[in-house]
Amino acid sequence: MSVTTDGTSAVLVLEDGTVYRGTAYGATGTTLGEAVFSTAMTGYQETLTDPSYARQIVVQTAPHIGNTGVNDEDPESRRIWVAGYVVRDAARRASNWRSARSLDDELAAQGIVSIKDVDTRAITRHLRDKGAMKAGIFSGDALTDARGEERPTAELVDEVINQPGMLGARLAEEVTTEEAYVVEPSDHGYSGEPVATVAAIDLGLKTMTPVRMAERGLRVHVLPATTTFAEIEALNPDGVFLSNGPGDPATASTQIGLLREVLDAGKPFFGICFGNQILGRALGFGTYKLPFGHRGINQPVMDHTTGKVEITSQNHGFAVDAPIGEIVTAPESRYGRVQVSHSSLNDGVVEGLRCLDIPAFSVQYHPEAAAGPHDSAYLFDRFVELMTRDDVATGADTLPPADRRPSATDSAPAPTGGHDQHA
Ligand SMILES: NC(=O)CC[C@H](N)C(=O)O
Repeated sequence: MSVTTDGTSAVLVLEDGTVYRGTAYGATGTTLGEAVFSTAMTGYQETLTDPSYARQIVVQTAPHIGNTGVNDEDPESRRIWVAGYVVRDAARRASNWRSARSLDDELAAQGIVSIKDVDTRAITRHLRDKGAMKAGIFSGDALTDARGEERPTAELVDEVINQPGMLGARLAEEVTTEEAYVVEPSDHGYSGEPVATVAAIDLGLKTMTPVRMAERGLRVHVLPATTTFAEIEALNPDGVFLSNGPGDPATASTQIGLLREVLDAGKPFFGICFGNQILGRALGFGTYKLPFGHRGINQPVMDHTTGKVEITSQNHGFAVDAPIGEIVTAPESRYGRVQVSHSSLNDGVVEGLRCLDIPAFSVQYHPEAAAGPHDSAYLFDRFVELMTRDDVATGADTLPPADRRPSATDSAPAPTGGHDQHA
């Protein structure tokens, strides 16, 4: 390995031994995580502060990062969660009327070890071909041993390999809010009495999600990841929501159990991302790890209930294993019929679920769109509709009538024994 010893060198090391040399950015030292890439062209502040990125080293395919600096309005949570940040060309100057400080300074202040001046296109192609993998960024003192000698690459690779992987990682409890709090409609431009109350379980919630609900008149109780069903019932909410969040959905047994209690009680339910995976597992489907996942704000999705395409904001490395297009009986058959309502137009991965016999639906992507296009905002309206319609308890098709395609349900085959390929 050839590095300069003036303190500006940094290396990105992948578990397969690939090494990319660049310049230290943000904090210096060592960081370990899963290397993933995001194709978002904008919204780096929202990416960095999305708790779903906990323990991940994010490679940004957009070549120029940091040009609008950092402001105090756009963070999607209380801190930066990415384990490390990889950019090609870091802006030398921040230029925006809202900018309060530079991204370099912010990464340093929050202790995020990062690297710049690397070929992010080459790294992305590598991760796309070989899959997301364990990685580390090393800079400053981390590049030399106690005698000031350069550390051999093999030693850095060993350190990378010896970290825990994302498969089996249980992280939601690490990022959730400690205290419950309420997001009020009146604080977000909605005048009048709240139309319904939501219990939103924070598994890594992004700020804009409850805001999008409050804008529609929903009073949102944001609750910690370990909230019990009895604690939810004490609030007497009209609906329950499970947020996005980091880690492997196979580890979310607490929340899967909680959601089953919610569904058994007939409470309307909406889930986003991790919440979609948890609904999938509660219904009895499996989940599996994608080779490199979907991350970015330009991900095309088909809504099979309307035939419309939407461009979505995504950040997921796992997916639900369920058959696309058919209406099947949930493997947990007490929940009745379920359909994959949305799928990815890039690779056919499940992007949404809707139950036909209980009031529950979810999507794998981010309709709060922070950052991202607003095509999917209708999903929050569906949630309002689901909680406020008169026949919610009857177990009728959970889609609002206007969105119903008669043929989708009327010609449905008789429920079969369900899906038999759980992961
Ligand atoms: N944004 C999310 O909720 C991600 C969910 C899950 N951690 C995944 O990677 O698939």
